Amino acid sequence: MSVFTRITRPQLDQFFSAYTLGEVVSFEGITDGIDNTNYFVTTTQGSFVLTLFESLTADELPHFLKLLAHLGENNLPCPRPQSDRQANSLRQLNGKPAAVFNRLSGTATAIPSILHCQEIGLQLASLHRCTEDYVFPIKNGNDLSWCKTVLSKVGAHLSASDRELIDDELAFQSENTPVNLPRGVIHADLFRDNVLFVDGQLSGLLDFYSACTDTLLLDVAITANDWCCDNGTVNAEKFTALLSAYESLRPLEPLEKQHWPILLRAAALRFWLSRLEHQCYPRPGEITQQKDPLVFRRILLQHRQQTYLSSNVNIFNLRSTA
Ligand SMILES: Nc1ncnc2c1ncn2[C@@H]1O[C@H](COP(=O)(O)OP(=O)(O)O)[C@@H](O)[C@H]1O
Ligand SMILES: N[C@@H](CCOP(=O)(O)O)C(=O)O
Repeated sequence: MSVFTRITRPQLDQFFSAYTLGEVVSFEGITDGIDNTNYFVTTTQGSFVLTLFESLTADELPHFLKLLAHLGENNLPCPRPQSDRQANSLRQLNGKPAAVFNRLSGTATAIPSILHCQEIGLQLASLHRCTEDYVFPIKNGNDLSWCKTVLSKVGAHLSASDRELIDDELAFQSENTPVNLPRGVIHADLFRDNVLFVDGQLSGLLDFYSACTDTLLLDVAITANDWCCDNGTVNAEKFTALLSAYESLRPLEPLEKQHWPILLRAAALRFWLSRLEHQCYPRPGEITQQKDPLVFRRILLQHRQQTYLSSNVNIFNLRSTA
């Protein structure tokens, strides 16, 4: 986050007394993240993360907590929801739904190497594979119709040429909506700041609160756009590394390979728009983070023009084509 909701030590002591996780020793607000309020909490028994959910409702949250528990059972390094004495993993604190998770070790990497890209490609494929038969009844809230709504909100703040560019991309995406591509549980926001590493080894996948059921390839595109672009410039070698690693566990179908350039554009558009929305309508918070929308404008333009195809390696360097 950002700390949107402040908590006091007496509130925390009382909250933790409902668990068997020891007594609170110290706590501090976490500055990273964008949606929820998070605190690191150290107790006499270990290190935890307390999350106060700022927008997901108490109806929606059990689906996410159940998904995290499922991923943990399948050995994915995700935060595990902790249960209170009554076996509840979701409680209330300061009027907000709240949950406690084990604290994962590691730090996020700001500038991923080829090896980091391979690691994340493998983990994303593992995530998609271990949820193959998992029913997750959450729709993608950031779909094409959401993109149109955001454009109507931010349009007045944009230059005429940017509005035209987004309109044109929206028209292209509407005409090329993927059908019959494999679907399943997608993380939908597997950016560098949601992944932890210890000595080059991936140690944590965080922030599953955008997860939904959608096209698996969209998840690959969202992930690759963040990990494989250096400050908005496509790094073709990194794209190839991530995709090859992903395909070593879940080979893409011919139809997915055809749609790859389209979904890279869809993913870039989605995050350009959400960053514009956060820029135009910042949320109140004690510590807030602004992410640069122009990075995704640059990525989208490169995918539209495929400028990187002139390099020796191209990001469509797939093993076979349809
Ligand atoms: N279980 C965890 N273990 C370690 N760090 C965590 C954990 N959960 C959250 N964090 C830290 O908190 C930050 C924000 O968490 P995140 O879930 O991304 O928040 P938001 O939903 O607000 O975007 C992360 O970048 C990470 O530094
Ligand atoms: N990873 C995103 C931030 C999360 O996006 P949201 O719109 O789902 O809150 C970014 O870097 O823009």
